[in-house]
Formats: sequence, C-alpha cells, structure tokens
Amino acid sequence: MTIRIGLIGAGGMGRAHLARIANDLSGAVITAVADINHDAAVSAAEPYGAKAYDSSEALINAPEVDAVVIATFGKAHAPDVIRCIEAGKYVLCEKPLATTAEDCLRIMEAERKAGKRLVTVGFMRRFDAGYQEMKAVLDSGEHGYATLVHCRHRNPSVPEGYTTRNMIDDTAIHEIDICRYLLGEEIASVRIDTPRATSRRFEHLQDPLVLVATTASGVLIDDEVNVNIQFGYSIECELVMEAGTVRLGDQEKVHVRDVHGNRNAMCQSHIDRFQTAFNTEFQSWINAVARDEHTGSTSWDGYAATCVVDAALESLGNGGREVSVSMIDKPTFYA
Ligand SMILES: NC(=O)C1=CN([C@@H]2O[C@H](COP(=O)(O)OP(=O)(O)OC[C@H]3O[C@@H](n4cnc5c(N)ncnc54)[C@H](O)[C@@H]3O)[C@@H](O)[C@H]2O)C=CC1
Ligand SMILES: O=C1[C@@H](O)[C@H](O)[C@@H](O)[C@H](O)[C@H]1O
Repeated sequence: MTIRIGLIGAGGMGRAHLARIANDLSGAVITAVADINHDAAVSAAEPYGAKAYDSSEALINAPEVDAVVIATFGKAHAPDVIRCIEAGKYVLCEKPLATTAEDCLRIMEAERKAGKRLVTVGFMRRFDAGYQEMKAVLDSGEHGYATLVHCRHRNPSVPEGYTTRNMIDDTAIHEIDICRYLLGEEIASVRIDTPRATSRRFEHLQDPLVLVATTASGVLIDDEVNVNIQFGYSIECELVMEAGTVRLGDQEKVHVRDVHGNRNAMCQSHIDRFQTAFNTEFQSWINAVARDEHTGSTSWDGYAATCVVDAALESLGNGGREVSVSMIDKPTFYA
C-alpha cells in the first residue's frame, strides 16, 4: 500500500520532509501541499506533481490525502491537528505539538473521542541511534539507576526574530522530550539560570541560558542552551548512572586525522546532524500508517513537554526561581 501524504507548511522543514519522502524513503508519495503563502505551496508541490492548496482545511479533507505532515509555525499547529483527528487521518506534527497546554489538552480530548491515537509529534531525536543506544544501556540495569543528565544544545547562530522564549519552547524542548524518553519519567520542577551573555548575540537575547530540571525520582538535568556558538551545530548528552556513564558520540560525521589534528567534521544544522534520525522517524511513521498503527511520541508527550516549557518560562520571568511543573494525571488512553 502506498501512503498518499499531504504537507501543510512549505517552509524549511516542510521542504526537507518532502525531499526525504520522495528521494530517501519508500512506501509513500506526496499528493498535496498547502501553505498560506500561495507561491510557496505551488513551488513546493510542483516537483512532485502534487496539488497545491491555500487552505490547510481543504488539504486535510482532500480525497487524495491519506495522512498529513504539519510543518507550519508552532502557533498554527493545534487547529490543523484537531482537523486531522476529526477526519480520521494520521498526522505527523512537527514540534511543538502546540504552544499552550490548553491546546494540547484539546488535541488529547479529540483523540480520545476518535478512540484512536492518530498524532505523532516530530521529536525526531527518539529515532537517533545514539540516543537509542543510551536508553538501551540505562534500561539494561547493568550500571544501576540514573542520577544526572548533562545536555548541551549549541547552534551556530539564530535569526534576529528568534527570541529568548524560543530558546526554551523551540530549542530546549528537544532536551525536555529526550530526557523524558531516556529516563521514562516526568519532569517535576524546573528553573532557568542566566549566565554572562555572549557578545555574539542580538541585544534582545539572553544567550546562553541553562535549564535545570528535576524529575519525579530526583534525577537532575542540566541543559546548556547556547544558540550563537559560531563554530557549528553541537548536541551533547551524558547520562550518569550509579556505576557508569553513557554519552552521545560527538557528531554523526566521519573522523579526520591530518596535519591539522585529529577531529570530526562539524555539523552546521539540525538537517545534517539529525538527517538519519529524521529519515528513520518518517520511514517508521509511513510503515505504521500502512499498518493502521500509531508510532513515535504521542499527544501526551507533546502535552508533557509543553507543561515543562510553561514552567521554565515562568522561572525565566521570576528571576530564575524553581517552578513546579503542573500537569493532569496521564490518561489510561496514553498508558
Ligand atoms: N525537528 C526539528 O529539529 C525542527 C523542527 N522545526 C519545526 O518545524 C516547524 C516549521 O519550521 P520551519 O520550517 O523552520 O518554519 P518556516 O518559517 O520555514 O516555514 C513555515 C511555513 O508554514 C507556513 N504557514 C504558517 N502558518 C500556516 C498555516 N496556518 N497554514 C498553512 N501554512 C502556514 C508559512 O507560510 C511557511 O511557509 C516548526 O514547528 C518548527 O518548530 C523547525 C526546525 C527544526
Ligand atoms: O528544532 C529546531 C529548531 O526549531 C531550533 O530553533 C533549533 O535550536 C534546534 O536545534 C532545531 O532542532
């Protein structure tokens, strides 16, 4: 069975996803593209012989669309995710699932009514081989339980429109999700530390910052978010257990040894660092849709991450005091 995919949001991520579906993956074709920018929809659809739409609603209900990928701005996600659920179509929505906990709750309620998990959130790191190996080492139990996680999320630079809020709801949200995934438990409280700012930032930005979180069992997570580091895209993670540590390999790149030294080539963006993870995430989603099954992170994961983001933003606004994460009990639907 070939899955006919409609994409909403023909920007940077949307186009990268179209290219991977058409060139790297199997079992799916692109049949429709929607964007509020008509020219963007037309130019993205044309190479794939897909139909261009100005309205996401029309695309979701189009007969030539079996499943939907959403890659619009975070604020626009919730209404389209709910429309997909109401149309009974599987949807892979880029992170964040929504920008408010209330919208995430509305999405979960729509799924519960539909009686079926239809939503996958684009937390692609769950499909990265390094993070999966780290989880396997922890879950083996050989080294005892986890006590600490040290994370670093460094981007070479960000555009002027990117805000300090985005350092949490757009960037640190990846560590929030991956730590929940690795540890298999919720984050209970969070605070934001604000060290000396780099001069290489736009004036309005508090860069770097450190998100410090504590899980329900007391594991301490520190996440350095540093988005104007200049030299490249560098994602690090070390999990400390009672009798051992496990950390991500440096980069998903070859190792070079020459007269200048012994080094890895440096990734420059999420596209090259997580190319394989994105492909694995999308291939497993396509395969699952063909089997009429859910895969990957759920709406609950999107909700839980948003609740941690909300608490972190409150800490940022209150001078860095610790804030408890407030969330509903996990519904059995997502158990
Ligand atoms: N997983 C990852 O590592 C990454 C995920 N993202 C996520 O992907 C999503 C898109 O990000 P980018 O592609 O960088 O943004 P972008 O700004 O390049 O593209 C967004 C596109 O969505 C369109 N759009 C906005 N609202 C719309 C609506 N209501 N209906 C139809 N089209 C609409 C815009 O016209 C634009 O073409 C965001 O949720 C972002 O957080 C972005 C970068 C990396
Ligand atoms: O999701 C992403 C972007 O939206 C975000 O702006 C970057 O900081 C992240 O590294 C990238 O993975």
